Amino acid sequence: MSTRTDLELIDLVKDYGQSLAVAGINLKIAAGSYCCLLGPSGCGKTSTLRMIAGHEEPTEGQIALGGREITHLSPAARGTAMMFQSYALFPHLTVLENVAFSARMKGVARAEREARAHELLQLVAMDPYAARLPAALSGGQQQRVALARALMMRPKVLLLDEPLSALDPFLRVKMRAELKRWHQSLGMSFVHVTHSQEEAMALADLVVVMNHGRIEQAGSAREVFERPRTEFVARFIGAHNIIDTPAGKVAVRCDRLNLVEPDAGETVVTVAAVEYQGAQVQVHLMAESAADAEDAERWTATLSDASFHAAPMAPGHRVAMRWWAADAHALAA
Ligand SMILES: Nc1ncnc2c1ncn2[C@@H]1O[C@H](COP(=O)(O)OP(=O)(O)OP(=O)(O)O)[C@@H](O)[C@H]1O
Repeated sequence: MSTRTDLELIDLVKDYGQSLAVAGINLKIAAGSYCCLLGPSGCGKTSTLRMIAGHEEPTEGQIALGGREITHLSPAARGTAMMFQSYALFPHLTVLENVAFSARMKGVARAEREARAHELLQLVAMDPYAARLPAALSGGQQQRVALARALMMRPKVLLLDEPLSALDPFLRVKMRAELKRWHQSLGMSFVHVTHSQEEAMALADLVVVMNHGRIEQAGSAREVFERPRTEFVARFIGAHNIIDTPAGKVAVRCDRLNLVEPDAGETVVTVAAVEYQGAQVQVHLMAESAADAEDAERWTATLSDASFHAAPMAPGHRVAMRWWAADAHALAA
């Protein structure tokens, strides 16, 4: 049910002239949710985020926050705050001054803005660094300060543009957990742009998969993973096989594909490669009928180590692929 602080995108279009970045999308993000806009480079996710932030004027359509239309309001007047990819901290201001900056611009008295800035720095465990300059902080620390700064004006929605992409893989996983914790403790909506399906799965209540300026599917991580609506979503989310059947294309999860000795009349595939990964084994398969191995259709069966070792397979083995009807999801054309 709609609540007063839902964020709504209505028939939103961004046409830059030479490219139609966002081709008319409709989306409702429930208050307090963690939404990830997910998709490949150029699919329109950053343009969407920038329109929500007020940094880009929509060509058509509307944006509403809490039932109030904000489409043409200035970035500071709409109840959103943006945390940029580069963090964009002012290099000549201390951590405390960076966090207090927007309140200073609004004319909030010094004592009041500094008290709030300290409070936010405590939230992100950066208060001991209040007097430092940004150059004397690590990437992860700068990100925490950028978050505190974005929260200064008490936004209803926090917008995050690829917030983890500048971090090394170890820090990325650590900061991912922090983002989730902050989201839970702040209770506001987060809209987070990413091209990493792993990041979206780990964080989002609502995963929005975009392609060519359109929404291919919006749902919980589990819905999107267990029931991809289109071939694009199944391939982008990964760990799925796309299989042509007489009834049309279906998606079958790699861990739900079973390999058996072929019976007469069954389609036979060939084991192309076997990758041992410890707890599981990836068995890569290709169509036996393929004339050219480069162009062959390929599938993968992810087997537990126990089931693989009970009946080991090697490249060149001929097997049949089977799956339970409930594990095959028809894909929209
Ligand atoms: N200012 C601009 N002027 C013209 N075209 C633009 C502009 N900004 C983006 N585009 C184009 O609009 C399309 C969508 O871009 P957008 O940045 O929204 O995608 P994205 O999904 O965020 O991609 P990335 O992950 O690479 O940032 C692309 O084709 C891009 O080239």
